[in-house]
Amino acid sequence: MYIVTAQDMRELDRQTIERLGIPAVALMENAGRAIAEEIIKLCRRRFGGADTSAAWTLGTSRTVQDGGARQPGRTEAGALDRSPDGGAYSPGGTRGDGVYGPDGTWVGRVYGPDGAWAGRVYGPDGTWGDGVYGPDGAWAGRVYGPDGTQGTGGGPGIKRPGFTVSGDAALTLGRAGAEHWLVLVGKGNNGGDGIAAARHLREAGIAVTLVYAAAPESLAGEAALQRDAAAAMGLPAVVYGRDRVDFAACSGILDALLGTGSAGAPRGAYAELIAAANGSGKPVVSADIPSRLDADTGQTHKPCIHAAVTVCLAFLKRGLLQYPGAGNAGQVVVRSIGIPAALAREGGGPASLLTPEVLRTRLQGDVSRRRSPEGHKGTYGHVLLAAGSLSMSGAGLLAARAALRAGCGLVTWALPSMLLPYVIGAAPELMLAAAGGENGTWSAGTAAEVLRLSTGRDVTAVGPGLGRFPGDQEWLRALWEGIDAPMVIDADALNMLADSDYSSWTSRRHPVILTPHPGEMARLAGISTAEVQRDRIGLALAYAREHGVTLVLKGAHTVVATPEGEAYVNITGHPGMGTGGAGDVLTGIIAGLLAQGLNAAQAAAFGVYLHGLAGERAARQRHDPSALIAGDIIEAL
Ligand SMILES: NC(=O)C1=CN([C@@H]2O[C@H](COP(=O)(O)OP(=O)(O)OC[C@H]3O[C@@H](n4cnc5c(N)ncnc54)[C@H](O)[C@@H]3O)[C@@H](O)[C@H]2O)[C@@H](O)CC1
Ligand SMILES: Nc1ncnc2c1ncn2[C@@H]1O[C@H](COP(=O)(O)OP(=O)(O)O)[C@@H](O)[C@H]1O
Ligand SMILES: [K+]
Repeated sequence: MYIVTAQDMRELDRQTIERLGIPAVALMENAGRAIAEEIIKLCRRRFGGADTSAAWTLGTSRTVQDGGARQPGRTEAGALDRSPDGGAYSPGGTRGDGVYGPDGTWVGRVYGPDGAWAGRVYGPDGTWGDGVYGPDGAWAGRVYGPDGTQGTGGGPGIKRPGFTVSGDAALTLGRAGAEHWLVLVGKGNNGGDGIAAARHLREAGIAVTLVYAAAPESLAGEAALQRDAAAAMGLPAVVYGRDRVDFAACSGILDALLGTGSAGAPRGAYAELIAAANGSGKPVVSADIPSRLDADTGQTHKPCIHAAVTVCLAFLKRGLLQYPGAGNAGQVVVRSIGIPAALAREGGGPASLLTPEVLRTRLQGDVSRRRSPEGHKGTYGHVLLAAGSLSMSGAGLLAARAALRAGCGLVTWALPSMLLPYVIGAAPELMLAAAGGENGTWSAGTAAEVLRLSTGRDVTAVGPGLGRFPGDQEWLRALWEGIDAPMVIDADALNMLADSDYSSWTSRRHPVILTPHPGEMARLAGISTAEVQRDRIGLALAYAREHGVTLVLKGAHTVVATPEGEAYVNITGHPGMGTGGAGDVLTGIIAGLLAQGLNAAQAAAFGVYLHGLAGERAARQRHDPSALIAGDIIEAL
């Protein structure tokens, strides 16, 4: 899934209209329809799936919200988690609101082991069976009767008729009469999207009122066309400031005030409408982005809409992934509006959301972690790790163990000789090498020994728990210039880099991966941590390109940027991973993957993805993310 800036979006929009000849209003129509469909889905969820025209597909979306590893509102393809409330479960455990027959039409409601109605459920052959089938006819899970036992259905012989007629289920809502949505309309194209959505909602039987932020006459182009169509349909409309707007009487609000064309703090009526919507207590669905979120950086102007759902149009906007904006967006749904992804690829390829598919296709990495039947420890690479000191030996141990768990064949951990007796046996799988002072600290003179140890090793990782020491910049320079293999640089080794003019060092033949957290990134870039967080994707891209490194900017939604100007944003993981040593584990994972032959971008991206996934799994095992410690992540790899 591509991630774009507002400027990218304008260019893609232009190309679709000019090169493909698709009229702008067609894109707006598609946008309006997609937004209306998502509002209808939201209404169904509010009914608890009891809407009779529900048209949900089993197991198509995942909301990570159970097992402690809570990620507010994140959904993605692929069913993994079991929903905590009753209902019909797919094999992956997500809950569907309905049951589908083999031809894809909705058949009935199914309830979980907590009792209640277990519905009519048909097998692919049309007989009433004991399972639940998805629209593609594949079995999707077992069905339980009111007593909690597995149902066997009505047995064979009850055939459903072979002839069915179905309608536009995605734009139908059985209990539409209970809904009244206010559509807040700005005067740009975002407002036009909102009006188009309002027409579809009205068609679904949902009452809508358009609330114009500016005089309707000020709308232009496609938005004006939408205004006229809505008026011709007799959609009720009020103008904010002139007419009364009753937020208390509505059941939901569509925010179509400001999109990617807006700038600065919301002005006048816009600010008042945003504040009123936020204060209404009603669910807000945002068209494209929450109004006055910066689409590129994720910065929020005051006030900024707090959405329950954001229906992002065409491609994911950068700002929806970066905090604080990501916290305003609620559940983000990206809907296609007819702009071909090929156009985005042509433009050099913007950033991507890090998914298994992107890892496989865009990064062309083997994410199977498969072992060759004839493989041996030599097949999977050897990591040299220079890490740990008297007060931070654990950092080295965590990184070393994580590299092994990531699947590399061998790990040699170089550390100050004084510590050797204490770490012997801590992880019997490791090889240990003395490369430091008797007092448990590193010294400039150890560079020669690390260089010697690196010979024949597939990757060298430096930094976790290293500490600072006199001459450390020259120490790192010697490794940078002398190690003939990829390097991962983390923690204090990043601070050494930050204090050096490393662009003047001899350039390396092999790649370097830097893994800073925002504080370390601030030192590297010579700016404040707040500035780093202001536009993480933009900064990571610029830094990686300028310095010719692969950069892993850690923190919520870690960004991986390559020297070639690609960026990947990860959404696995959770705030429970903000715990000492979690970053050391990541360094070990990335080094372990590099050793197995992944290139720098693949190892960094797959490492970050796996690290987050393991963090989620570990939190589930602990039943509480806040109880997570770094070692748990290693065990969950
Ligand atoms: N491919 C695309 O780019 C498509 C974009 N569409 C929609 O169009 C939106 C972008 O439309 P526009 O470029 O017209 O821009 P917007 O609709 O985001 O806003 C521009 C309007 O808001 C006003 N404005 C800007 N900043 C303001 C502020 N701080 N306070 C108050 N008013 C402000 C401007 O004067 C202008 O009239 C997207 O977010 C999306 O919703 C869709 O129509 C479909 C196609
Ligand atoms: N809110 C969060 N969501 C997802 N991942 C997080 C979050 N907070 C921290 N992490 C991850 O945990 C790790 C912490 O690394 P770091 O700050 O270097 O810790 P340490 O130096 O103690 O090892 C990083 O990989 C980071 O991305
Ligand atoms: K909006």
